[in-house]
Amino acid sequence: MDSESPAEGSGLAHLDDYRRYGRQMILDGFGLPGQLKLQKASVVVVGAGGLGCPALQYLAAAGVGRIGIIDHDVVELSNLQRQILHNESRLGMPKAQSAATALKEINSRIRIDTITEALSASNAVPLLSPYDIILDCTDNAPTRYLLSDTAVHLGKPLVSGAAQKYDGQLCVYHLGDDGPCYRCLFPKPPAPELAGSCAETGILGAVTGVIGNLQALEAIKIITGLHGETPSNACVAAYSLTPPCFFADGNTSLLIYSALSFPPFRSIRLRKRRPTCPACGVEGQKVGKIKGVDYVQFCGGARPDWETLGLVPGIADTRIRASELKSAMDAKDVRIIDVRPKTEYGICHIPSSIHVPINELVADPTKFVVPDAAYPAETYVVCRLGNDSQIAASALREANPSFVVKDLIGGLQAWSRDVDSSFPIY
Ligand SMILES: Nc1ncnc2c1ncn2[C@@H]1O[C@H](COP(=O)(O)OP(=O)(O)OP(=O)(O)O)[C@@H](O)[C@H]1O
Ligand SMILES: [Zn+2]
Repeated sequence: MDSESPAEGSGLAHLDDYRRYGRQMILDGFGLPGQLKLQKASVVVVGAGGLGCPALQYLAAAGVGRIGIIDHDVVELSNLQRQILHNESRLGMPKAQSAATALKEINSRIRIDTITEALSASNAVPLLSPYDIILDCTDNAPTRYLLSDTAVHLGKPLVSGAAQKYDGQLCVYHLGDDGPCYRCLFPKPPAPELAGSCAETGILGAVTGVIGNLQALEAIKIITGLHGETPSNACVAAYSLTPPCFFADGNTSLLIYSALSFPPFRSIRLRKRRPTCPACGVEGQKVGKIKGVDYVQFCGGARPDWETLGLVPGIADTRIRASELKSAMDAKDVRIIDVRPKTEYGICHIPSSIHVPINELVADPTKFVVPDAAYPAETYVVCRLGNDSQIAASALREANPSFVVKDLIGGLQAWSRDVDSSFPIY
């Protein structure tokens, strides 16, 4: 598609764009200025899953000039029921790349940045700072806090969505001078056992579609300045044009969607920014109090899928990720101690590992830290999920502080996910 701009600088970049975006440009309050704002705007979507796919689809179709997609995961068959930008031919492809491919087919004119790494405390600021608006389309509490804190730090609005089972939530955080942040609303994280993933709790695909679309809509409203508009009564009744997150006086609200309830949409009016909030409040002085927070620990730790996301600000040098352990094994001779019970070791194990059940190891760790020419210099402790191995590794260190020992983050489940997909998960 090729066409010249009719009026360079003052109009849309291409003549065809008038036809492409005409249906939205003729709306009252939108017009050419609205489309030009979209053309100049940049939005980053973190998570190209159930929420991210519909959000990305509408942002790209509407003509947002620059879109960033951040996701470290790859497309799986169980994603296709709701993650509508991916398809069967792209199974195994990084989600960010698959989503970018789909978006280019919708709109080849916009710039799309593809980031195939997990957002973590160490990369959040450089990855998010090029964009005007951040969309939280992720599914875990540590990333939600990290995104909120980074949005506050960078002074950007955060359009946050969540969906589980038949229900969803939508809220715009840190907007304007007094919009609250995620921490203002949720100073304490949910208990880890309540923060299940879609794989654990289930999700109806169309529910993520509702919330993801609304996230795109909120971003478009912020960019074009439509969020301050007072809806007419007819619009309020029809819901579709009612700003779900803002009342006419500008106060933020939390939209709750429950597909099986009547009415399915409810809004809860939110207070303004909390002065005592450690992130955005006056006393917190813009994330001052929570600098260097370990997001996984703050959210209760323990979930192996969180630990491997790399959300901790630099992991302790007493721990190792599955991919790093594989590199160490390839490069040199290492000792791997598997501390699971005998039956579990019998189900599957890393071939070169030795088996010492945790009880035996903890009962007398000195037996395993004796300098022995037969042992390689480095020892790694593994278990199923990465909890017992931490206990075992610290017992070994206590027995001999100069002993080099690390535990495998996320355990053998992480090994299966990140290194050897043929290793059974049970
Ligand atoms: N810290 C992070 N950085 C980048 N992407 C993230 C981060 N945390 C979560 N995500 C991504 O957010 C998306 C959430 O989407 P969703 O819950 O629909 O998918 P899922 O994790 O693939 O699903 P399931 O729970 O069924 O396995 C996932 O693609 C996940 O990889
Ligand atoms: Zn706050």
